Amino acid sequence: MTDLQIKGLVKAYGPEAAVLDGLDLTVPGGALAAVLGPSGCGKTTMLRIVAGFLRPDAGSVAVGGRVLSGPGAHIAPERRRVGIVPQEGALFPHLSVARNVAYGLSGVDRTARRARVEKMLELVGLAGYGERMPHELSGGQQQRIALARALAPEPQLVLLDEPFNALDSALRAGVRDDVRAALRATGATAVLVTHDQQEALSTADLVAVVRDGRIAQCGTPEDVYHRPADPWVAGFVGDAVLVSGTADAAGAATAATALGRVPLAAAPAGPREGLVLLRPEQLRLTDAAPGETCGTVTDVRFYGHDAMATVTVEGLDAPVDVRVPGPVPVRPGGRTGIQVTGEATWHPAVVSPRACG
Ligand SMILES: Nc1ncnc2c1ncn2[C@@H]1O[C@H](COP(=O)(O)OP(=O)(O)OP(=O)(O)O)[C@@H](O)[C@H]1O
Repeated sequence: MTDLQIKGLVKAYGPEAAVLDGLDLTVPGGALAAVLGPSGCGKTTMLRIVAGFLRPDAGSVAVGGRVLSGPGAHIAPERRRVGIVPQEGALFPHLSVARNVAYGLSGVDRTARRARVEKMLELVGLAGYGERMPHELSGGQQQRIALARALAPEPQLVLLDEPFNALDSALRAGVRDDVRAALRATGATAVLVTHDQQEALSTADLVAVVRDGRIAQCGTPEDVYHRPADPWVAGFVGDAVLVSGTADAAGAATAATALGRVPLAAAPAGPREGLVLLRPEQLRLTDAAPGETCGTVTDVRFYGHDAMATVTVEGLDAPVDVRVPGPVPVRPGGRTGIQVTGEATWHPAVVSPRACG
C-alpha cells in the first residue's frame, strides 16, 4: 500500500494571492482522507495538481516515495497511476458500461481485460450491468461505474472530486458506503474532496480541513470533531457553542463560564482568559433548580432524530444551542436550567480566516 505525501504546495492563478500557500498533507497507504473546506479554498486546485493536470508553483507530490510533481519533475497524468472519479461520473455516453470500465486497460489482453471488468463490476455491486449504456443507469449506479473505471487499472491512489454531489440525500448515503467498501477492498489510498462535513466525518479515516490554502487540521474524524484545533475548525465541522471562560488556577483543567464551571480536556497553557468550546450535545436542558445556570428558550428546531433548542443565558452575549435527543420539554418563552456534560476544549483566541472564494 502506498502513501501520499504533499509538501509545501503553492499555487497562484495570475498575480492574485496564492490559492495554495504551503499545503502539507500526508495520507497513509490504504487510508481514505477527506479534504474538507469552504467553497473556493483550493480543494480542487490541490486535487488537479495531484492528478497532474496542473503544475504547482512550489512544493512536491509523491506517491509511495515516487515524486510525481516537484522541482524539476512532472510526471504526465496518464503515467501517475492515479485514478479519478469526477463529479457526476462523466462516463463516456457512447460506450457500454463494460467498455467504460475497460477504458484504462489498454495493453491488457482481451481475456484478462474481460475478467478485470467483471471483477470491478462485482466490486461495486453491479455485476451483470456490462452491456448497459450509461443512460440506462441511475445517478448512483453511474457513480459506482465511475469508481469501477477508476479502480480497474489498479491505481496507487484514487482521487474523488465531490463524487456524490449530484445524488439526492437518500441515495447519497448508500452510494457513499458502497464506494467506501470498494476502496477498502482494493486497499487503494484515496482522497475525497468534499464540502459536506457529515460526509467527511462519516466516510473518511482522516479529515483534513483546508483554510487559507493550508491544512488547518488533519486528524481522525473523532479528533477533528472533539478536539478541534481552533474555533473556526470547530464551527466548520459541526455546530459549536463558544463561551468566554476564565481558567482556574494554573495546572487545573477547569474553567469558570456563564454556563458554570466546565471541565476541560487539558489544562490551559498561557493566559487565563480564553474561549471554552462545547458541542450542542454536551449541553442538557434541566428543571431550572436554584443555583443552576438558567436561561430562556427562544427557539426550537425539530430535525426528526433530535431537536435543537436555542437558549439565551444570563451573562452570555449570544444564545447557545442545545441538542435535545427526545421530545423538547420546554416551549419557546419557557425557562430552563442548563447543564454541561463531558469536557470542553480551551482556545486562547478566535481565528479569523482570510475570506475564501
Ligand atoms: N483556472 C483558474 N484560473 C483562475 N482562477 C482559478 C482557476 N481555477 C480556480 N481558480 C480560483 O481559485 C480559487 C480556488 O478554486 P478551487 O476550485 O480550487 O476551490 P474549491 O475549494 O475546490 O471550491 P469548490 O468547493 O467551490 O469547488 C477560487 O477562488 C477560484 O476562483
